[in-house]
Order: sequence, then C-alpha cells, then structure tokens
Amino acid sequence: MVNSLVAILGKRIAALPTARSSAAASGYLNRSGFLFSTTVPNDPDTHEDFRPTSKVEGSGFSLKDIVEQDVKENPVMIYMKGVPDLPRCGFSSLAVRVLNEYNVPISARNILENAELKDAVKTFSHWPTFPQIFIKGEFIGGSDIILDMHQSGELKEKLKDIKVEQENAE
Ligand SMILES: N[C@@H](CCC(=O)N[C@@H](CS)C(=O)NCC(=O)O)C(=O)O
Ligand code: FES
Repeated sequence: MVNSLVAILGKRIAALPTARSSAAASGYLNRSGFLFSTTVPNDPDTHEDFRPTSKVEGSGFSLKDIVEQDVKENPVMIYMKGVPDLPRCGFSSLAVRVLNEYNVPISARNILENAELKDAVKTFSHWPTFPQIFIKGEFIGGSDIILDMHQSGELKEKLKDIKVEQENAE
C-alpha cells in the first residue's frame, strides 16, 4: 500500500515521508520531521519542495488520506511538535519518552512543519492538541493519556504484540 501510494504520488509523496524510530533503531528523520523509511536517505531539501494543499498535488489523495495511511501502516504513530530526537514541546517530549520505554518502532510526523497537516490530524481524530498518538490504527490520545496508560500497565499490554512482531522480524 505504501509503495503503491508512493508510486502514484511520485515526487509529492517524497515530501511526506514517514519516520520510524525505536529505542533500538534511530537515524530516521529528515529535517522536516515528516515520516520516511529508514532506508530513504536524509534529504534536507525535501520540505522546501512541499507546498501544502488539501489534495496532494498531482494526485487524488488528500492529507486525510495520508493520515489514514499513516495510522494504518504504522503500529505506533505520533503526530507531534518537533521530531522524536528533538521534540519542540514538553508534551511531545514526554510522549516520546514514554513510548521509548518500549522496544517498538515509533513513526512520527512533525506537525509544526505543515499547518494543513496539523488541521487534517485534528479533524481526523477530533482531538484539539498535540501530541496525538495512534496505536494499531486506534487513536489513543495525548501525553496525559499515554503516561496514565504507561503507569497503569495498559500501554505495555497494548504494545505487547507489536514487540513480538518486531522480534519475529529479526
Ligand atoms: N494535556 C495535553 C497536553 C497537550 C497540549 O495541551 N498541547 C497544546 C500545546 S503544545 C496544543 O497542542 N495546542 C494546540 C495547538 O498547538 O495547535 C495532553 O495530554 O497531550
Ligand atoms: S508548544 Fe507550548 S506547550 Fe507545547
């Protein structure tokens, strides 16, 4: 699905790459903070090529489609201020620190880089603030909720099978 969408969107989707990280794997983010595969080279020019539109230019895809794909394809997806290695807000930083307690890949987009993406995420989740965390396609909430779930043990339970998938993949 990712590959087919990338093929369809061509260069434009290159400006909306996805980033994956985990406590175990890093070196994943371009400067824009948009999500991209760890195998895609860091391209500092990428974000300058991005011109926000409700439809991704040259395709029938909207930013909502991108968000839908993000949360479907990435078991742990966080929309945040800044990037996991350099959060630009204490709330986003807290959420990343909590998620980094688990051995799971974290995919992220920096909503500070794109106001339309930010609005699209808010509309999609019906949640007004960031960070926003999705696990296995389910909207979880922000930093307060993820911290509560961490402390109660609920997060460990929710991420358990993601960890297993990772271990099996190795
Ligand atoms: N209590 C919230 C804290 C998050 C929060 O209040 N975020 C604010 C400040 S960073 C926000 O995203 N405001 C809306 C905006 O910046 O568009 C949580 O649990 O995530
Ligand atoms: S950017 Fe000010 S509280 Fe998050």
